[in-house]
Formats: sequence, C-alpha cells, structure tokens
Amino acid sequence: KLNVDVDYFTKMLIQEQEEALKYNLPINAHSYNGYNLDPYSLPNGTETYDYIIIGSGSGGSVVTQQLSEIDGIKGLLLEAGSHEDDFVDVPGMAFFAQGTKYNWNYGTVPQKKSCLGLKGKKCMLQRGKGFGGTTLINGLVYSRGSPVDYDNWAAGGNPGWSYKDVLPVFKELENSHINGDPGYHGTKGLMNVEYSKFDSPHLNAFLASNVELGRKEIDYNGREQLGVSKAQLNTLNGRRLTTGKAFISKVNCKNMKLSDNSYVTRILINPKTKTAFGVQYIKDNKFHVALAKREVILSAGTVASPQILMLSGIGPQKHLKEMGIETINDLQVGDNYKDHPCFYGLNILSNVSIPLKPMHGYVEDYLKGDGVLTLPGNNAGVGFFKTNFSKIPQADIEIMLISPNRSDAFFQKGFGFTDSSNKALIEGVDPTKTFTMYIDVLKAKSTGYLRLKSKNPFDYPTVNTKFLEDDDDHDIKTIYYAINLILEMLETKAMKAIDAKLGKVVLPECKDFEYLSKDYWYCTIRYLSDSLYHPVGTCKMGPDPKKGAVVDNKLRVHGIKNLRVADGSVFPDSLAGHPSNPIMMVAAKLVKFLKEDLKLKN
Ligand SMILES: Cc1cc2nc3c(=O)[nH]c(=O)nc-3n(C[C@H](O)[C@H](O)[C@H](O)COP(=O)(O)OP(=O)(O)OC[C@H]3O[C@@H](n4cnc5c(N)ncnc54)[C@H](O)[C@@H]3O)c2cc1C
Repeated sequence: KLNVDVDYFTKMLIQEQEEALKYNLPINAHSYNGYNLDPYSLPNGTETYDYIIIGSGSGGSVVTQQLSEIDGIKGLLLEAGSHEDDFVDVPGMAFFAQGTKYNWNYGTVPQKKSCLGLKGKKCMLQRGKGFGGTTLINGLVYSRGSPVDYDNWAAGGNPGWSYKDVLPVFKELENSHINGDPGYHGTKGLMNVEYSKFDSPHLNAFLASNVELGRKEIDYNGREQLGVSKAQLNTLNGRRLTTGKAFISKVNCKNMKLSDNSYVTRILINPKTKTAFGVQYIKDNKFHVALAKREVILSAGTVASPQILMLSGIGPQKHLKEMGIETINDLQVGDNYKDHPCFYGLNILSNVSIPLKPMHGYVEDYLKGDGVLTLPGNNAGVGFFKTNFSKIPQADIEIMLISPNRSDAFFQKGFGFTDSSNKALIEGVDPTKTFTMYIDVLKAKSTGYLRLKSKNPFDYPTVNTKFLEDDDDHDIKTIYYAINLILEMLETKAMKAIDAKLGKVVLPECKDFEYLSKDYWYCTIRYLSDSLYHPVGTCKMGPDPKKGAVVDNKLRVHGIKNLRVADGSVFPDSLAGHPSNPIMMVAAKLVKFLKEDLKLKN
C-alpha cells in the first residue's frame, strides 16, 4: 500500500508543480459570468433558508459546521470555490499551492515605499478559494497573538472580547498536541495543533542562539509571548488541516446545504426597513436568489466581505455614489486596511545542509508524517520580540525561521519578484544550506484602504496597502531594528557552530549605498518588502460608526438588521500573531450570539 501511495504522490507532486509554474492566475472573477449576464437583474426562482453563510474560509467554515449542529435549522453555505485535493494538503507545497486555482490572486495598486522590487511595484495579495478558504494555501502557523490585543478590543468598546473572554473559545476549537502551558490549550476541538516532527538544524541554531542571548523558549500561545519556539502548526500527522477538512467535512448536511462554485454578487437588503433578506449569487452561469428568514452571515474575508457590502449598498456614501450604487447605510467599509508588512530580503549562509532527495524520498517521509514536506513553506520556527521604542506591553516584531531551501522553482513567481530582485536574492545561494528569516511588523502604523474598482461584482476591488508609508517611519524602523536583532543572533556560538553568516544581497537600485549601512538596509527593505498576507480590519468592530466601526460587538452590521460579519475583516487592528485561528474564534463567538438569540444553551 505504501509504495502505491509513494508512486501516486511522487507523480502527482511533480506534475502539479509543473502546472503551478505554467498556470496563469486570474486577475478578476469574470469567468463566473460566462454569458455576461446583467448582475443587476433578479431571477425569479428562489429558495428559502434560516441562515445563509457567504464564504467558507477560517471564519465561514466554523460558522457553517457549528450552525449545522442546531436541531431543525435550515442553512445554506455559498462558496465560490470547491473541494481541496491531495496537492494542497502537502504543507511543503504551500508556495506552489499559491500558483493554482485555489488562489484568487487579488493584487494591490503600485506602492510608493514598499514592494518596489516586485513586478509593477505591486504587493502580492494571495487569498484562498474553496472549502477552507485561505487555509488552503496559508503557512499554517497557529499563533493567537498577545492577550493585550484582545484586551484592547474590549477596551475599545467591545465588551465580551477581552482575552479572558476569548480564551475559552480558543480552547474549545483546539485539539492541541504541543504539551503547552497548562490552562491555555484545549484537546477536544476540531482544529489540530502540533509541531512538525522534522527537526531542522537551522531551527535548532535559531532557538539556541536566542537562549544564549537571554531569551526563553516558550509556548507563545501560553503564559508569555516574548521568546522563541518551534512553530505550532495546524497540521494533522504532518498534513495540512484546512478548515474545510476540519469543519466542513463534519457538517451535518441534514441541516445545511453546501453549495460550491457559487459566487455571491450582493446581499439583498430592503432599503426602507434596512433589513437583509437574501443573497444573489451566480452558479453554473445562472443567477440565483436565496432568501434568509433569519440572518445572512458574511465570511468572504478581508478583501471580499467589504467588496460585497459595498456592492450591496453599505459603504462610504461618496464612493458608492461615484460607483453608481445607491447607499443604504453610510459606513466606513474598506477603510482601516491593516496588515503585517514583511521583509523577505535576508540570505543566511551556513555549513549545514539538508540534503536534497529525489521526490519519492521526500514523499516516503511525508507519508510517515515526517520530513521537509511537513513544513509549510519551510517555516520551522518563530520568535516574538519587542523594539526598544515600542510603548506597548507586547511583541511588535515576529521573526520566522525559514529552513533551506528557498530557491525552489516557484520562488520568483510566488513572491512576484522582478528578474533583477530575484537574481540578487538567489546569487550565491546553496539551496541545501542557505536559510532565511522573515521579519514581520506586528503593529504596523501604516494603514491602507480597499475600494470598488467598479459596480461590476466580477471586477476585483482596488487595494492600497500603503506599507511603510507611515509618517514617522515607525514601520521601516521596526524592520531595521529586527535586522539588527538577527545580526546579533549571527554572532552567537550556536550560529557560529553552523557557520551562519549573512549572504550578500545587493540590488542594483541599492548598490550605491555603503554595504550594511542604514541607508543600504532602508533601500533593500523598501524593495524586498511585501505582505505576510494577514490583512484584517476592513469591516472593523466597534461601538461607533462615526469612528469607523462597521459591526458592533455582536458582529451585527451597524444600522442593518439580520446581517453579521465573521472573518478577519472585523478585527479592529492587527494582532501580534497570525489571524487564522483568531478568525475561527471570532466565528465560534458569532454562533454563540446566534444561539443566544435563539435562546439555546451555549
Ligand atoms: C500565503 C499565506 C500565508 C499565510 N500564513 C498564515 C499562517 O501561517 N497562520 C495564520 O494564522 N494565517 C496565515 N495566513 C492568513 C490566514 O490564512 C487568513 O487570514 C485567514 O485564513 C482568513 O480567513 P477568513 O475567514 O477571513 O477569509 P478566507 O479564509 O479568505 O475565506 C473567505 C472565503 O470566502 C470565499 N469567497 C470570497 N468571495 C466570495 C464570493 N463573492 N462568493 C462566495 N464566496 C466567496 C473565498 O473563496 C474563501 O473561501 C496566511 C495567508 C496567506 C495567503
């Protein structure tokens, strides 16, 4: 049996990698409307449900599964994509998975101060499509952020969202195998959390170097967050555990209809009563309407949820008017686009190699739940640090340890680097020995925005991340500070033991600056920065719509009845962590609110 699997996986991985390299990622969603039908006409036939959920990513999958457990309800999940395959299941194929039909491939407008070494100076904006949403293509790191994040949500006028309030919900969702700090983890939930069995020598040097510098190895989802650790991962025996597999596969289909390839074009809202009553969507080149007797739950993610709200008449009035859309409620939808800017420009040489194997060798390890293929994008470890200029009592930098090999065939396409940036990055790199560290600005001051490109629901929205554009250069200063932390790590005995040294990366645009001077680094950062793909905040939660809030603390859209949002867009701010599991927590909270309304026990 094992050999059959090895042959099947080996062939499949080789073939799918080649296809991902050739595949042209979409630049809009027009393929859903093959006959170019008028999205503003309504079809006659309708179906009626209690709840309609839009999108099944980190948020929507949890809502769908948990709602389906309520006796006697009738629900509908509309997901634009479909089921996953064995290819995306392999964490080590994460970069290639981003080159497949599972990626929407939204993009941003050209940037002024970041992403300059990427094609068209545009940051990449990957988002997953299908049951599981962005968990189909993401880095699988389980990191809740700091308790301070949630305490700030609550202090900002959102009762019920302090860390004390949300910790039990994280625990309910989790099936932890990491032997973490007592009291902080659950073992009965549907989302598995484990360490990769694969031990990278580069990770061990990273951990030891930080211990040498006086930092601790910690459970970063436990008592303290500042320190270093092997990455806690949403995998199950080394395989990607998407929210599709963890939650959608457990849906009680007696109560819930799952509709794939169903692209939602707008939510139907009665402008007089300001009540959401249904959803328009296209499937198989035909428009459909589904009616919701109770509520519509929007979980299409930080990019598509604000787009759908605006298409439905909820958004900044001036902008909607320019687009020719009648405003039903004037809210600051699409503002407050917060993300984690990231620096990808470090090569660290070493004398320790992870020997290359033929593909079937990697596959044999993988099928035993071990080996490099169990590491998502080679991400082996994380560390949370604090700058000396931060005024907040929490981590503001994350450093991710990426084991060799970074020069795989998809590297340039996956990151969108120009030929000259790519050349500078791969020159002198031994793919078996060179590792890197990504620097993630956890508390970026730069804030972007999202707007409609047109009233055509099949056009992608316009996104401007405005990375590294904040007035006092806080964000670039944070990256520069983190680079110095890394240079200090390279001086430790642990790093010297693997002969770790900074590899020279000199971009043509930065070559006139003295190598390793501050100006050299600032130039390199502006070119080799991009998103860590953690956008949040475009439908932010808060008490006051005049201060930019789109949903209230029960996730109800302000001023509209029967409409809630449950995905990354409702975060008031970026977390000092990764958003996927916190979004699952938000979704589980939403189901609790719905149950309260139904007077059911939670
Ligand atoms: C490359 C990459 C690496 C990442 N690494 C990590 C990590 O290591 N850890 C972590 O915590 N986070 C990571 N993230 C981020 C994290 O995965 C996302 O923030 C999270 O999954 C988003 O959840 P969501 O529910 O908000 O939206 P999504 O998961 O994006 O779900 C939205 C769903 O809505 C569907 N949809 C969109 N538009 C429509 C429409 N019009 N009609 C119907 N359906 C629609 C989409 O197809 C999708 O399934 C990463 C992201 C990327 C891209």
